[in-house]
Amino acid sequence: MSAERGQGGRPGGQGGRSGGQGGGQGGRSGGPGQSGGQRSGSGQGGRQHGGSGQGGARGASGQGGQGGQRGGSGQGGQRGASGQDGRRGGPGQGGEHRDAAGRQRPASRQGPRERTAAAPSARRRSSDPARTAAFDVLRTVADSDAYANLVLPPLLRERGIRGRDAGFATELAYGTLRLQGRYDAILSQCTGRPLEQVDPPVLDALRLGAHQLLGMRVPPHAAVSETVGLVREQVGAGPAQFVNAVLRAVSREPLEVWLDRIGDAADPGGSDAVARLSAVDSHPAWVTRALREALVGHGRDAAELGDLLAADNEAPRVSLVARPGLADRDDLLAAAGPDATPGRWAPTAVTLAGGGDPAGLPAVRAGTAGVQDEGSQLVALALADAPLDGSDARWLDLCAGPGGKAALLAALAGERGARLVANEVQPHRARLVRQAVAAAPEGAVEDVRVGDGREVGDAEPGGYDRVLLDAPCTGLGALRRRPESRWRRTPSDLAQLTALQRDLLGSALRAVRVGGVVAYVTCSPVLAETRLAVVDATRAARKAGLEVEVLDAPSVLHGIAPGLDLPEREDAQLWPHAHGTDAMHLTLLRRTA
Ligand SMILES: C[S@@+](CC[C@H](N)C(=O)[O-])C[C@H]1O[C@@H](n2cnc3c(N)ncnc32)[C@H](O)[C@@H]1O
Repeated sequence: MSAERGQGGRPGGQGGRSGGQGGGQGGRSGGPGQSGGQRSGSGQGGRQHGGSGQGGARGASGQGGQGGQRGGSGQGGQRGASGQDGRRGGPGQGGEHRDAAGRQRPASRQGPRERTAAAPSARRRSSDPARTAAFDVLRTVADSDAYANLVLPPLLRERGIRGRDAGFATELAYGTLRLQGRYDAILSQCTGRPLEQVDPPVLDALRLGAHQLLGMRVPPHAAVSETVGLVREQVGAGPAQFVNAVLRAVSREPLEVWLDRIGDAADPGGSDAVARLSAVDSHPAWVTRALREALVGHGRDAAELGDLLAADNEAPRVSLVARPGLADRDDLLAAAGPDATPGRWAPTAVTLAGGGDPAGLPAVRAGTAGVQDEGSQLVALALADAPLDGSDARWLDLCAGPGGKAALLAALAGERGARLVANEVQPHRARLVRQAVAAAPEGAVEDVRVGDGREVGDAEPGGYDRVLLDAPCTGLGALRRRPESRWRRTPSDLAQLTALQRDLLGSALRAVRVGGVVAYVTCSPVLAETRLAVVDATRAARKAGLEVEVLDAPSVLHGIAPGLDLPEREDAQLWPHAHGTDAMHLTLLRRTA
C-alpha cells in the first residue's frame, strides 16, 4: 500500500467507511430498467460549462505542468511527457495516439496502439494496483453498463488486493461514482473544453484523481502523480500530461472553494436551490427534485434535502440480519467482532463498524444470517407483526428476488408454523431466492416459483394470509448502495415502473384473503412509487369490488423499534439521513371485503 494514502488506511472525507457492501444489500430494485438502464454518461445534465471563461484557462495553462511549461493543456502535453518519464509522445515517437486532451487521433496518424485491447484483468499492471482496480471498475461500469458493486469484489479477489488496499480501491471506485456529478462540474472548470470532448477513459481517470484530492484527502502530490502514472500506462503519455495539468488545477483550491464555485455556476441567480444542490451534492436535477417532493409529501421538511443528498454520498455501514429461530443476534454480534454493534432499530440487526468481510462469518456462510439493510429488516418484520384475525398459515412474497426479505420471512414463518411461497419473474433471480431460503426451517418454504406477479391475484384469489409486495422500483432510496445508479436512472424508468407497481399491487390485493394483510414496500421514497401508487391501486381495487383499509404502519413499526421517529401518518417512510437506513417505504393494507 502506498505510504501517501495516509489517513490510517481509512479513506476519509466523503466516504470514510469504505468496506464493501455485501451483495445481499445491493440486490434491490429490479424490474424494468434494472439491467437495461441507459446511462446518462458523463453528460450529467449539461453541467459542463466549457470552463474557458473561469477555471478552464487557469486550470489548463497556469500551472506549468511538470516541467514548468506554460500554455494550454493541448500544448504542454508533448513536452511534459518527455520531461516526466523519458517516453516521448507524439506520432512517430513511440506510438502516442491520443492528443493531450485524451482524444484519439485520426486513424491515419496513428501508429501501433499503446492502449491494449486486452481485458482489464489481463493487462500488464505496474501502476498502483488499488488505483488500477478502481479505474478498471469505472471503465467496466461505463462500457458494459455493469454494476460497480458486482464488478469490484471479484476483481479485488482475482488480483489479490486485500485489507487496506481493498478498502482504498473500494472507496476510490464507489466514492468517485457517487460524486461524479460534483467532480464533472469541477473538472469542467479546469479542462478548458467541454468534458464531452475528453476521451472517456481520461475523464474517468480525472474523476478518480479529483476524488483522491477532494474526497479522500490523499496528499496532492500522490493523488496527481499516481493518477498521471495510471493514465500514462493505460492510455498514453499525451493524455497523462493533460491529466497532470488538470489535476494540478483542481488541487489548487480546497473542496469548499470548489463547491461554492460549482454551486454559483449552477445557480448564478441564487434562486435555484435544486440546481445548486444537484451540482454540489452530485445528483441529477430530476432526482433532486423528486427527493425534495418526496420529503415534503411524506411529512418532512424540505430543508432536510441537503442532509438527504449528503447521506446518499456516504458509504453505508454493513448491516447483518440474524434470522429468527436460525441465528441468535447476540451470537452474531460476538462473531462479528469487537467493533460490531447491535442494530439501531431492528432486534434482528447487527451493524459492522468498518469494512470487514461479512461473507466470512460462519452464520452468513450457513445462511442463518445475511447481509441486509436495517430498513429492509424492519419492513419484513412489520408485515409479520401486522395485526390479523383468523388464519395465519400461508404467506406470499410476490416479487422475491434475490431473496433477502424472503429469507427473513421464511425464518419468521418457520417459527410460527406458517409457509411461504416466493414468486419471482426472472429465473436467475428465483435461483438466488432458492439459495437465500435454503437454511429456512423444514416446511417453512412451500415453493419458490418463477412467474409474473401480476397474474398471481387471478390465479390464486384470496389464497394468502400475508403478502409482501416489495415492488420493482427506481431504487432512488438506496443510492448510497448503488454508486452509479443515480446516473443511469431516467424519468422514463419511473413511468414504466409506476404502471407495473400499480398492477402488482392490484394482484397482491386479490391474492390476499379478506382480513389478510398486504405490505406494499419500495426502496424508493418517490411519491409516484409510494403514496400515489397506493392511492391509485386501492381505487382500482375498489372499482373491482374489493374493500381495502390502510393500517397504521408507524404503530406496527414502533412495536418493533420503539424509538423510531416517524411523522404521524398511516404509512411509513424511512430515510438515510434520519434513520441511517435505505429510504424504504411501507404501507400496510388490509382486505376488508
Ligand atoms: C425490489 S426487488 C425485490 C427484492 C427482494 N424482496 C429482496 O429483499 O431481496 C423486485 C423484484 O421484482 C422482480 N419483478 C419485476 N417484475 C416482476 C413481476 N412482474 N412479477 C414478479 N416479480 C417481478 C424483479 O426481478 C426483482 O427481483
